[in-house]
Amino acid sequence: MPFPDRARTRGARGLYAITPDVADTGRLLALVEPVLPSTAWLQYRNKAADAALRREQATALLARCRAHGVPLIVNDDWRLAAGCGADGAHLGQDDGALRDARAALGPAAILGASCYDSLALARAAVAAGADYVAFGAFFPSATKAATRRAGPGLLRGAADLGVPRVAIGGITADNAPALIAAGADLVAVVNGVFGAPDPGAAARAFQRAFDHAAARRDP
Ligand SMILES: Cc1ncc(COP(=O)(O)OP(=O)(O)O)c(N)n1
Ligand SMILES: Cc1nc(C(=O)O)sc1CCOP(=O)(O)O
Ligand SMILES: [Mg+2]
Repeated sequence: MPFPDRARTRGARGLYAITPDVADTGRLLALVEPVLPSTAWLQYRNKAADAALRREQATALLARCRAHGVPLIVNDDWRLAAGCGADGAHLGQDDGALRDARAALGPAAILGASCYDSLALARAAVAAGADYVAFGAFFPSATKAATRRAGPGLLRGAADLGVPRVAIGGITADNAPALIAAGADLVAVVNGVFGAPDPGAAARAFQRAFDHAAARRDP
């Protein structure tokens, strides 16, 4: 298994926008476009599409992400990530082994792991080659009825893992500052961005939350 080259994730910070389930690819691209200037990463997540539509949408998003220099991470399916040339994959507990994804995608791919409310899962994920660890859900989510609840102490406890810590679940620009203060390097968001009347403005509000936190840290 190639050892992960974590150069691309070192210092990663900001919004990690995740796409909503949208069947029309043109509409999906129109939703995502205004968000791209203000997001650190984009995740393609569609739990309703069939394999052909997911391939079409991942490929179309990748072209827009490349134009903005934003890494595209594919949810659930490292084979799709490999097939369309995306920058990485995000795997939950039922989405296959990180080691298999790393072997297929190579050392430069960005591999993320869902760790829910568990520091032990996070340690195991890093040992298996994850480039970032995600904890959640921090708040009730309109997107997914998450059964496990994470608290800010988990973000503090993961400080020594040496990889970016991602927070997910019901995050808005209003509740993000507390998570950033607790150590979240990225906040992963579906509804707080794409459910907003103006997704571009919502993405900018997240960016401001990170800017304010940095200004408080290094005045
Ligand atoms: C950044 C990030 N964190 C967590 C998840 C959730 O992954 P998973 O538990 O596999 O659930 P689904 O997203 O597949 O419903 C994620 N996608 N992204
Ligand atoms: C996909 C997902 N995973 C979660 C976890 O806790 O692992 S919460 C979640 C939904 C995130 O969407 P929203 O920003 O709309 O709440
Ligand atoms: Mg999954």
